[in-house]
Amino acid sequence: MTTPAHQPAQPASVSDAELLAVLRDWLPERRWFPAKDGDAEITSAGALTLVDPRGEAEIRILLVRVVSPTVDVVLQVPLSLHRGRNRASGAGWIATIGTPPVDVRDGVGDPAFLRAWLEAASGPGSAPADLDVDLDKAHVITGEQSNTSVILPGADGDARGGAILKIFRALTPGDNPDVDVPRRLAADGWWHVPRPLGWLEGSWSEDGAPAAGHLAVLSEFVTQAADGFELACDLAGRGESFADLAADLGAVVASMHRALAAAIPVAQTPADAAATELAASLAARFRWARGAVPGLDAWAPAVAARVAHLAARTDLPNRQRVHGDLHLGQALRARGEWFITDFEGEPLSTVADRTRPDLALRDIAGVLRSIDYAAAVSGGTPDWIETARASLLAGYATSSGTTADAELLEVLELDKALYEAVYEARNRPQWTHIPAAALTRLLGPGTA
Ligand SMILES: Nc1ncnc2c1ncn2[C@@H]1O[C@H](COP(=O)(O)OP(=O)(O)O)[C@@H](O)[C@H]1O
Ligand SMILES: O=P(O)(O)O[C@H]1O[C@H](CO)[C@@H](O[C@H]2O[C@H](CO)[C@@H](O)[C@H](O)[C@H]2O)[C@H](O)[C@H]1O
Repeated sequence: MTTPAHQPAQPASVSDAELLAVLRDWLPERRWFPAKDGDAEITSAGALTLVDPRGEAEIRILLVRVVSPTVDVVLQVPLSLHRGRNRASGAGWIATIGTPPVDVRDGVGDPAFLRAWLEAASGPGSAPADLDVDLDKAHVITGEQSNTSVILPGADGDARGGAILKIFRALTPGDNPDVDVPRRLAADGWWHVPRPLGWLEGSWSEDGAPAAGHLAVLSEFVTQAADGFELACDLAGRGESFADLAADLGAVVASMHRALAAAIPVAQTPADAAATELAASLAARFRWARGAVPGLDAWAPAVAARVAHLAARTDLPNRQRVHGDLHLGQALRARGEWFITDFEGEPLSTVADRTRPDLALRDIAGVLRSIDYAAAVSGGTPDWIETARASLLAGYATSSGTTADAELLEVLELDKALYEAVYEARNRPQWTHIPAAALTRLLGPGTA
């Protein structure tokens, strides 16, 4: 990490305590707020000020600690403070407070925030502030995201040459893998990842100890891209095959694993030790999920049997750096090619877990789960699922030269479905039936 390229906290026109007070009602309504399962305690973990070069607004980024029975995170909340506008309406308005009145707005879609961000950010060579983007046409992506992304269209009127700014909501100390990994892959010439064009770092306090990490990353925008999950849902809904796209994705994931192995070499552990660790991590995942979501107890004996069988294996493949949270929503289809985004890993896991060397097959298991989700959401038949799964695996096997180990694949799908049980309970309770069905398929009905 380098020194944060922004001004230190400055006296604001309204205090952080006043801002925090208005956020207490607003935050729980946000898609990315991770503590929807109970009362959360919201306190300040830090703040920073960015400078809008045009001086239209004061930009304040609050770093907010959220503690609930199941969550303890620091969230990033960029705000823009407009004096004297008093427009208590419109997209992004949160509150009007203070005397004279100050409009507190959600910063992310506000050109003043974006100007200030580009000014403060570091880049791989050219300065982010020199990018030819039209900030007045910037728009925030709405959808099923854990973070918040804003598209900055190219200044020529269409999106060519544009960029996308991803504001990390839950902060992690140290280099964020979503900055670090794409930088390394792009530098090594792997062109299936959008190139990072800029990033911003910040510091905050974690239980009184200083912490620092990436706050956001700006990447090349892949124009006219279709989101892989939407594509799969469309095809499943129309009863059309996803097989060719799945096979091609399998081949791209294999090439991603080659590129990751070359860009980020890792030390190997003996296969029996790796099996013990994998078994322990499955057991820990189940304990975690069981503690967070009611109704999983019945599967304890079945999970214990999987854990024991796995721990006894002595033939695990080598581990390497992986994507870590690969699903179809991270795969963009454009110009007849797949592009892979979002190397941040599982947002609910610790950064140590997200960056740990792992089985490459975990990423394939992630896409298999995603195929299952697409079918569940859009009425895909068992045949549709089976064909898509087989094609993904065939594409991966052909390109990697290795056939997926069936037991490992099933264990990794199980692990992911447990993660999803928690993710859905916290974020989309109406979708908890999707991982629950997968758990029943993988473990049987449960015997407690
Ligand atoms: N470089 C890019 N070009 C075009 N669209 C992108 C790019 N990166 C991300 N997206 C779109 O933005 C969405 C959110 O990005 P993602 O990194 O997955 O955020 P999150 O971690 O919040 O889910 C993706 O589903 C994709 O549709
Ligand atoms: O993309 P993120 O890094 O935010 O990942 C989180 O959110 C995903 C949902 O947006 C979630 O993915 C799950 O739902 C998807 C459909 O919306 C499905 O395709 C995935 O297979 C399923 O895991 C992901 O788990 C979570 O970490």
